[in-house]
Amino acid sequence: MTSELTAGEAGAPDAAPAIALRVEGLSKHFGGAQALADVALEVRRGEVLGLLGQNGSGKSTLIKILAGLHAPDPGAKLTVAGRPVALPLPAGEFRKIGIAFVHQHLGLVPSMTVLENLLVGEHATRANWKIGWGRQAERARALFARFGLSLDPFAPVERLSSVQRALFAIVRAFDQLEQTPDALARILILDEPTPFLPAEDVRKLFALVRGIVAEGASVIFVSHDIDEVAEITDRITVLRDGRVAGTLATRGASKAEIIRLIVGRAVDLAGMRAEVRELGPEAVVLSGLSGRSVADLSFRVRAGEVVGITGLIGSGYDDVVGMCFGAVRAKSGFLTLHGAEQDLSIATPHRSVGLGVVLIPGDRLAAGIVPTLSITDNVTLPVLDRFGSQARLSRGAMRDFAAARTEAFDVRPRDPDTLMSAMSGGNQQKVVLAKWFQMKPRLVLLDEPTQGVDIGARAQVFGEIRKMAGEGAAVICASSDHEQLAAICDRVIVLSRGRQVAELAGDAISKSAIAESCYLRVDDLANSSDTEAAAS
Ligand SMILES: Nc1ncnc2c1ncn2[C@@H]1O[C@H](COP(=O)(O)OP(=O)(O)OP(=O)(O)O)[C@@H](O)[C@H]1O
Repeated sequence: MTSELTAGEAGAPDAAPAIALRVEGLSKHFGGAQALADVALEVRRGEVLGLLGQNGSGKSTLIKILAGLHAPDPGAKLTVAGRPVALPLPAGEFRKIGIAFVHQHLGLVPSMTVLENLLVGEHATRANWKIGWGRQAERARALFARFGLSLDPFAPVERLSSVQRALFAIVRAFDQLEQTPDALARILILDEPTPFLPAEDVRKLFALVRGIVAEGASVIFVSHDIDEVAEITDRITVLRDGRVAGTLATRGASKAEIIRLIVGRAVDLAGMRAEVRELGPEAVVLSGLSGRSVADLSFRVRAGEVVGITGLIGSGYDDVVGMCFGAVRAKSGFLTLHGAEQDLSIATPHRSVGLGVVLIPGDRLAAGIVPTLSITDNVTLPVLDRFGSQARLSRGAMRDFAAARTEAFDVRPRDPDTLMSAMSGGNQQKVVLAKWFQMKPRLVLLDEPTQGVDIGARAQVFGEIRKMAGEGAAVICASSDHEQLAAICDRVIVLSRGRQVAELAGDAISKSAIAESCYLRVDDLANSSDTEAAAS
């Protein structure tokens, strides 16, 4: 490591030093808690560095220090392209240095257009702003075309699918780097912007990232997806409990080795596949669901069964659970749960909850967590009546209950008085799961349930999902994380262009079989049934 550090300083700044960014002695306390302890890492010019670590290991804290959102403890050193940069960074300084971010929540303003969002960074740095909208729209179109994105610059961001938003946010960050030509370096930090993107789009994104680093820029890629990290990064730095657990070259490192570095112990991935169980009677009948990109989808789910819904971006798989819950208006369709029929064109979340349906959305902020309240208040919110009347709630019992739930879901920190806003993203997601899984629902709708949840806790969440099914709930899980679907599902339904193109069950379910089925097209099915018809 020491010799690498010297190599970066050998070149004059103008000769494009080999080390784009280096931090040394970086520590950060929040009150008595140490989020980072003497962290040293470096990002080379023209490389993709993976930044990995369990929930709460300190990744976001490190990134927020680079964004000027947190001041580190005194004594930390930051060097960008060979030049020392004073810490803490003043607000907005990262732009001048040449760092651009895509955070977990993307930082887009949904009510504004794509073009307005693209220009927002430039608005912030220029005093007299006169926008030639026509010219800027042309520039935007050229930018999108370069990255293979078909986006209308004048479309409001709220009309984009969640995946389009993620891709747009990344392209916008690249653009910000290109729009600051006198910056010291060009460093793009991708902080889990695309959890579980379907393979097709991950490939596009990776091609884009590769193109950028080939031009001499650098990328820090934060992710919990080890396969993605193994594919896209050149080196990996792993944080554990706020310290650097190790840095290794990606090529030659095995998945097991990376996991061991992250978790501090081996995790048995092969053992994650769900065991085959006896299922209960038919619990759910979904018939003729249409709306958004979904066209006339029907399927049944038995009590105790976990059914996965997946497909590529735009296939409609991610619209299904929202419509089943009434959170997204369906054009038509009926959902019958244990004999009670709901017209999904007029369903509401309130009515669904009354029928025993819960929806756990991928976006934890939309999942009803209140950041300003504690773990206890968040976990007990849906079941407050168990702890007395509104006038006299038993705080002690609520706290004990929350403590047991946080233990079961390995939430860190364990203290149930911790405010949600002081927790890492992955730990917030564990609280969301702990909160909704206790409702004893009859139908559980999951939308990317382990988004942002680290590899160590995933197995626990999978276990909880199976346990709920074991208690008789029907579960529908929309996800593009094929490894997750293979681990928890009894059956996986694959959509293409809003229609079912494949159904895998039992032993036929595997990560690669699901991925392959996602490439089936409705037209392929039509052709094969034509062939079958001709043959018979
Ligand atoms: N504003 C804050 N106040 C108090 N503690 C905080 C604050 N922000 C982070 N922490 C604590 O610092 C530690 C590191 O959190 P951080 O968000 O950096 O983790 P992370 O590696 O990004 O996790 P995740 O993968 O879940 O996003 C955690 O223990 C967290 O509770």
